[in-house]
Amino acid sequence: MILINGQWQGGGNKDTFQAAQILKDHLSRSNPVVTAPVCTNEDLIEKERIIGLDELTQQIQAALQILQKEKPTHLMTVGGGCDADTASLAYMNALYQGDLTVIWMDAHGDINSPNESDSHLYYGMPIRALLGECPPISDLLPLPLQPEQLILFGCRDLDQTEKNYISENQITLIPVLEDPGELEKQLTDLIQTKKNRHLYIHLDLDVLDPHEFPHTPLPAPGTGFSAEAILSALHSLKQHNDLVGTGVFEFKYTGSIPAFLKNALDILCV
Ligand SMILES: NC(=[NH2+])NCCC[C@H](N)C(=O)O
Repeated sequence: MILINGQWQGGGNKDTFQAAQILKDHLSRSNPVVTAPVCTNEDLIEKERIIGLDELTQQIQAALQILQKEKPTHLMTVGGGCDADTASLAYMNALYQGDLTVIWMDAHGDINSPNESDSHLYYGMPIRALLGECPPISDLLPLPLQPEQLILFGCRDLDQTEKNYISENQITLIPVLEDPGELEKQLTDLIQTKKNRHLYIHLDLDVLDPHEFPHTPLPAPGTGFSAEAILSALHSLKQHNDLVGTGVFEFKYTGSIPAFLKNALDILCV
């Protein structure tokens, strides 16, 4: 199943909402798609240290209801901001009863709690919500992830609070690597140590190098992965694992859909 989820409130601007509409048009030419309802009201109010909490809560509940009704065993979520698969990932984790490794490809950590976040924007918190530590959003989710299920991939712009949390909880992190052979080896070894039978890949487009792929609302400083390295990693991950869930987030439309993104969507369509 393909779920289009234009949730944008996490980043506080509608770039990613517009991108979801564009990607929906592109994908729905050759695939059936289901669209999650998204509020368009721009007056976002901060509650419990989360901007737009009311809208986010409504949308996450609505997306969960769709998934619990449709019961997909394989799911691609297309955002939207990088928090647009909160419901999807929680649903998949419950469906596979925690027997799921999650590779979170992102230049940012997305692992702040509401108290730690400087921005109070939910796009910096979705992993923490999935780990069960971002009330009241985590209270909506069926089964929390465990830190051991996670592989953070390509993070290069971490807040100090995120660095602390990652090291205290011994969360696995793969840095930006130049050598494709080394990358593939690290991924294979890490997935093996996790011992889970199913794989979920979350792709935030800002993991790419911003010189090569600037089409994202919050490009991170420093060198990111090349498009070639990401495509080859996605190919190999799909070939060697039971890939049940995927997601693509943080696209900013600047007049066309880049070839990289079309290719990534083809591979990640499970
Ligand atoms: N995937 C993203 N674009 N994440 C942005 C997070 C930025 C920052 N760390 C925050 O907590 O607000």
